[in-house]
Amino acid sequence: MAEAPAILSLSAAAVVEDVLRQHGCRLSDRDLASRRAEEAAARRNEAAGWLRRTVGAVAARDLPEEPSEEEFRLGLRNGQILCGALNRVHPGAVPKVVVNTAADSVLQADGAALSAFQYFENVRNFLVAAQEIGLPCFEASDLEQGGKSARVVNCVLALKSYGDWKQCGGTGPWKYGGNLKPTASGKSFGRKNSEPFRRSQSMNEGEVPYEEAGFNADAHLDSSDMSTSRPLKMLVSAVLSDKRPDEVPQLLESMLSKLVEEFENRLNNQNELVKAALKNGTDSTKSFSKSKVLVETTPNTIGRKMDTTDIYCNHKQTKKETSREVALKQHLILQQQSKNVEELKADLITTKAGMEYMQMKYSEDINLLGRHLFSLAHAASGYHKVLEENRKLYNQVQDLKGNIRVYCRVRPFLPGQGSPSTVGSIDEGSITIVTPSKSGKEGRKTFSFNKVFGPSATQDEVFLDTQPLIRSVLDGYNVCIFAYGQTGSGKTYTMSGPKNMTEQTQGVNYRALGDLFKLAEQRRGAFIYDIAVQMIEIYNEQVRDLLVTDGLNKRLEIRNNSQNGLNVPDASLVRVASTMDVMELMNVGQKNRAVGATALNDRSSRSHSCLTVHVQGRDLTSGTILRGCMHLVDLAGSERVDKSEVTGERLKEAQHINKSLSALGDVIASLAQKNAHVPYRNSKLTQLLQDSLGGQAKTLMFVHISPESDAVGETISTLKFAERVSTVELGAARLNKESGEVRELKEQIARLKSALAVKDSGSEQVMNRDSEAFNMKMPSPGFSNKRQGCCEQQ
Ligand SMILES: Nc1ncnc2c1ncn2[C@@H]1O[C@H](COP(=O)(O)OP(=O)(O)OP(=O)(O)O)[C@@H](O)[C@H]1O
Repeated sequence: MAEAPAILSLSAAAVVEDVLRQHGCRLSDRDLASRRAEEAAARRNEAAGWLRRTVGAVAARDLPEEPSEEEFRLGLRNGQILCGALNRVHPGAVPKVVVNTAADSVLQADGAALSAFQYFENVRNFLVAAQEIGLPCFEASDLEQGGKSARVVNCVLALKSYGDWKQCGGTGPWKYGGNLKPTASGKSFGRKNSEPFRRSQSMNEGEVPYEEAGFNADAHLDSSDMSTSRPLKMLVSAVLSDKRPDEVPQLLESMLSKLVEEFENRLNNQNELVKAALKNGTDSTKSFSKSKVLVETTPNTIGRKMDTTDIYCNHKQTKKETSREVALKQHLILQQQSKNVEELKADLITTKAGMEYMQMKYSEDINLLGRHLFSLAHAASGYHKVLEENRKLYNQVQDLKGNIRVYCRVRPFLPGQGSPSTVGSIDEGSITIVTPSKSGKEGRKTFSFNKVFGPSATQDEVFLDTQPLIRSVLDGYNVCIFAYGQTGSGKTYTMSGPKNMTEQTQGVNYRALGDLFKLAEQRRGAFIYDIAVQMIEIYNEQVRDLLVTDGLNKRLEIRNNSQNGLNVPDASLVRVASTMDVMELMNVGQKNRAVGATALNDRSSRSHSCLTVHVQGRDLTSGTILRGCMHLVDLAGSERVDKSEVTGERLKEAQHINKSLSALGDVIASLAQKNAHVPYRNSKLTQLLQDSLGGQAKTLMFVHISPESDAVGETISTLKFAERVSTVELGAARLNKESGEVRELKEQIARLKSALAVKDSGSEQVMNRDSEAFNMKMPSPGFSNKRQGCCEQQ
């Protein structure tokens, strides 16, 4: 598009020259005009000669051999010769020719008007047919006076050329001046009347080329100047040089209107060419190529033709190149997109395969995990069965060791106290007391217990036998631990510890609770435990709550078989989560406890205190609820009334104490002897502990004695009480009797342990959750020793 102005500029000069030629405006070379006239006459004669030869005389008239321009025009005016010649060359081209049989009315002034329509009919039909063939046309008015006969000559000569081409066989496209023969559709590529005739390539040998022939001899100048066309200004100057000043405006006006008309025509032609070329696609491209060949092979072709062809060529070429570029780009984009699509497809396939592999692996893993879980569940189920079995066996062993166990502990001499001691000798299960006789001869009395702890026994050693029973509490069994003995014999020391307590001197209470929480924590994966405590005091056969904080120490009722399983339902029940919690509560209880000074011990308790720990455990696997409780009882002093030198209220207290201790002895003795009737209701103490005495409950009694010789009477009486409730003799007899069962149980334990070891290998993780299970696989020395001790006792 940027080139358009240049093209138009070149065309403008050429068009001016054309117009000057067509309108007879002479250039400065006047000789040129006469030469042109000669050349035009020669061409006219040629046309007339060919018409004469082709058509002959028409209406008894014939064209002169060398007609003047006027004669030529008048001879062809009625169109009969033209139509006849055309029909000869191309039969049927003009189907209907109006024949004027009369004398040439053209020459008659009066008849001219009458025949004009007929002339027009013929001429028009000729022009239509000629245009269809592709001949250069002229205007009907060119046959009138003042018309351009040269254009008629051109048309006739073109018809002649066409006729020659047909005579030669009509092979190949007929063309003249770069124009193709019209297509079947009748569309013409020929120029309109403004297009000067160009010599056909099929021009006969010897014929004078059109350009050289004369009429447009100045076209040579045109063609040679096409690329270096003279400036428009020079042309105009040349035209106007010999004109008078008064003629110039009119001449210029005429020239300009002609120029405008010419430009319009050429633009129209060019538009038609472009449109046709676009519509005909391949054909037009071929046509273009041929046209180009023609141009190349006819270097003398008129410049304007080259102009048009080149413009068309450039335009087409540019368009073609642009199209090619666009097509190339589109092709590249398409290729890239195809490549991307292929890559995406490949990625998709890879991803799909990856997903399928992942799915397969996932499925395999799930199956594997499922199988593993199944085996773990199976192992866990077996493990729980084993645990259950173990629990039963464990407590059976505790039973065999005796549900009632009595231990004797000898307090060391206190600071300021001197020997001799009443304790003659101590071995593991017996103590011998030296008793003075009236005759001065020493007597010795031996008492047997489950174990005897001498003055040097540590708190840890004393607790050792108690420890296994803590596990029984968590397994749902009840346990009672008593501290029995005369005032000042060390009951509180054993149960709680000294005033200034250290970790080593902690008593049974703290150690038992410490173990309880530790075991509960170890079983967290299998059980959930709720632990709560009550602290009760029995003073003068009255039950009081030691955990009250409001100072109202009201009397409480003991109700066995209460709904919530508590024998003293109205007493404070405080939930605890650690040993520390319990210690704080015990301090509260200790402060609330009734303490009275006596001659024997300034800390002497005149009441029984009972710390009860309630344990409720839920088996997470089976949902089973296990309930157990542990009573830690610090009994009041057991000394005889007459020795305590008390009277009045103190005497009353002592009597209640003795009565309740006696009732406790009766109950334990009844249980030990497996009597049908157990007198629980004889005291508040035995009523309170009813659920934890007898049956599968375990009872531990620590009997304390003082070593001082002046307390030997109390010591003997205490030991006699203790021996009465001791089941050692009875237990030993029963153990002997049941030795066969014990052996069988031992074998069962061994079998279970080996079975458990096998399951352990498949369920290591589950087993490791519970350190008890670990203990079962690798029995602790304590447990092992106990079992061995038990067997040894057999
Ligand atoms: N095994 C022991 N080792 C060292 N000191 C002890 C031992 N047993 C008791 N004692 C000390 O003996 C004194 C009396 O002990 P404790 O108060 O425990 O007797 P008790 O029987 O509880 O008396 P009460 O019946 O009056 O409460 C305390 O000072 C205590 O520290």
